[in-house]
Amino acid sequence: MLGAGSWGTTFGKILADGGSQVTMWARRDDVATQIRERHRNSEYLPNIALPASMTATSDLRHAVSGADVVFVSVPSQTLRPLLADVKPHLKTTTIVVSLMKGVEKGTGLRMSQVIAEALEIAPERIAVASGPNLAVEIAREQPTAAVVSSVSLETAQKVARRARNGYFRSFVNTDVTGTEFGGVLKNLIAVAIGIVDGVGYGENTKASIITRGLVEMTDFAVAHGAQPETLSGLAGLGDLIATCQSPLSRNNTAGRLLGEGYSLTAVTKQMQQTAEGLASVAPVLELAKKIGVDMPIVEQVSRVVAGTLEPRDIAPHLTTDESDTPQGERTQDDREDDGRGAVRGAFKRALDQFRNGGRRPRRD
Ligand SMILES: NC(=O)C1=CN([C@@H]2O[C@H](COP(=O)(O)OP(=O)(O)OC[C@H]3O[C@@H](n4cnc5c(N)ncnc54)[C@H](O)[C@@H]3O)[C@@H](O)[C@H]2O)C=CC1
Ligand SMILES: O=C(CO)COP(=O)(O)O
Repeated sequence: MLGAGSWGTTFGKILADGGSQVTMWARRDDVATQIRERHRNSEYLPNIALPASMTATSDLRHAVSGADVVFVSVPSQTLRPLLADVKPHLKTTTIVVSLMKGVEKGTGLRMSQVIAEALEIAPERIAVASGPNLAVEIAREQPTAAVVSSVSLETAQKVARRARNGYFRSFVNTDVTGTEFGGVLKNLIAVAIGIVDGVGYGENTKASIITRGLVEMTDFAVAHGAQPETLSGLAGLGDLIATCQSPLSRNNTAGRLLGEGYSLTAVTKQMQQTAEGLASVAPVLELAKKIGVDMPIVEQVSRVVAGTLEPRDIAPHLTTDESDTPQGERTQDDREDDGRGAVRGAFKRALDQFRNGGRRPRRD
């Protein structure tokens, strides 16, 4: 496991509790030593006892060489340089799994794409895992589910078999784009929810933003080739609910601080852990512009982050018609395709099934 922060350590526990031999890689030697010798990571997971079978090192080569599966959980913007150091030590058959929920600034690439590019490995050796997975709750062994996705169903199943135990269930799918974008985009909606919380607006405002946020997420992901069902599954709606309603969410927390009037610089200083949404907002908007998808909520978040929109103006703007003609409550896909989006979706699903040897992938 590369990355011994809050999610990396928790996922390491999931795997170890599922019977795998887990070696954590931590950047800092003191963190590795604490995990190895005291079975604790007190900075990220206070009061959590880690499995005795779990070991740790700060030596990247030792962590990676010989591993059948390498899981990665570091801040998205640090992935590429880390992989450059990993590459020489990887076996030719190793599967690499992204647990991250960001896109790369500058390229707009999803984490699985960065992995494919930086390690020069085939997509069949790459998987991603995503879902409503607030680390601290899972570390306390509260029951949770997730989705493991790979273009190869066999790879997804191999990983999902390892990532399961009495409190964690992994489903599988082959929609990597939808699974990854679900995780990236819900972070941005969670920042919006945090902002309206910070301002002091109530449940109606938040429910409106969550619902319309899901439409934005679905339009964006489907325009990039995702299946709409993925966005209404664990990696989309499921994670959206968890992140938007939990004070444990760092994206939600960052948004709340912005809503309370702190500047981005002050918020970044206060955050002890990674809030991916803050870094993803610009590349997501660039991708949206390129593909012609409207994302009014994400747009507003970006303006609050940039300090060009008062936080209290976010919700009225989002919930009020800008044009004279009231819009129908439907997705952009419907508007553009006049119903043909559904046909395209059915065709894509049939193609997917064909690719899976006639089997319909098990879905969450
Ligand atoms: N914490 C959570 O509940 C969940 C987090 N995630 C995702 O997991 C990813 C990692 O997040 P967390 O573990 O929560 O963050 P974190 O802030 O708790 O930990 C990040 C880890 O990455 C390490 N790191 C920082 N910069 C690095 C660099 N340049 N090179 C190598 N390692 C570096 C840190 O030392 C730390 O161990 C993010 O993409 C996040 O969206 C996904 C699901 C749940
Ligand atoms: O992805 C997460 C829950 O599924 C964690 O959300 P935060 O990164 O906002 O804490």
